[in-house]
Amino acid sequence: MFILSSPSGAGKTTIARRLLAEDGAIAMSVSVTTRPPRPGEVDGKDYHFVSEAAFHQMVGDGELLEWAEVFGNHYGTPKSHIKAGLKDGRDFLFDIDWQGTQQLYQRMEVDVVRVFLLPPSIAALEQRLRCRGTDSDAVIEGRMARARSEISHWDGYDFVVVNDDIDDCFEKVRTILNAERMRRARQTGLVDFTRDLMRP
Ligand SMILES: Nc1nc2c(ncn2[C@@H]2O[C@H](COP(=O)(O)OP(=O)(O)O)[C@@H](O)[C@H]2O)c(=O)[nH]1
Ligand SMILES: Nc1ncnc2c1ncn2[C@@H]1O[C@H](COP(=O)(O)OP(=O)(O)O)[C@@H](O)[C@H]1O
Repeated sequence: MFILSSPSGAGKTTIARRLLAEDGAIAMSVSVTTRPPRPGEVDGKDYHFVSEAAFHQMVGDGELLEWAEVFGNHYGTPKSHIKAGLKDGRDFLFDIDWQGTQQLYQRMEVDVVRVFLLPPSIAALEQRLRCRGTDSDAVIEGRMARARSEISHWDGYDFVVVNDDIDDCFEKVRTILNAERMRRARQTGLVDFTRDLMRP
């Protein structure tokens, strides 16, 4: 479970899309949210867009692995798809906030890798939110006001990467993913493989 978090606008979505395009072995964990879709967002691909009532029903039925309120909307990770995939040895990419990261880490500690992206400066963060062109001035002000408190959670992550140059940031994130895959504990089949190698 490979988690990417950052203050809004620091580049999670951009890095996540590129990782999914270039690494065939990782799949996106598609969250449910009560936030309305942005132009260009596709239901079932970017998020599952649901009503408040449907969201609370999922919470009540224990269908979410974690959930949190962010910017006045609810977000959560549906459990069934992820559990089945993990069982088959698949990797999942999560674009979730620090609250969800804490919950996933408490539940499945050794299966989780936590990466936090930072903007090179506060001015760059605001400029990126404005350039993205998806939010009103009021929404951008809200996201900027929250950015400082989100940044304060940097120390709850295993890795911190500053997203200054996008290509450089992407390579660093990809390096983390590949290195974590090589951890002995994550490589299934090593016992048999080494036994074969050592056979006289
Ligand atoms: N805990 C939790 N956070 C989520 C989930 N899905 C998205 N988020 C976070 O909610 C925040 C707002 O996401 P979004 O509205 O897409 O705006 P963004 O910040 O521009 O990506 C981001 O910090 C996401 O990482 C989820 O399933 N659980
Ligand atoms: N390293 C970068 N340099 C310049 N612009 C960037 C960089 N990374 C992302 N962006 C742009 O900043 C905006 C916010 O990025 P996005 O990936 O949507 O952030 P998040 O998902 O963290 O809210 C987008 O318009 C994106 O193209």
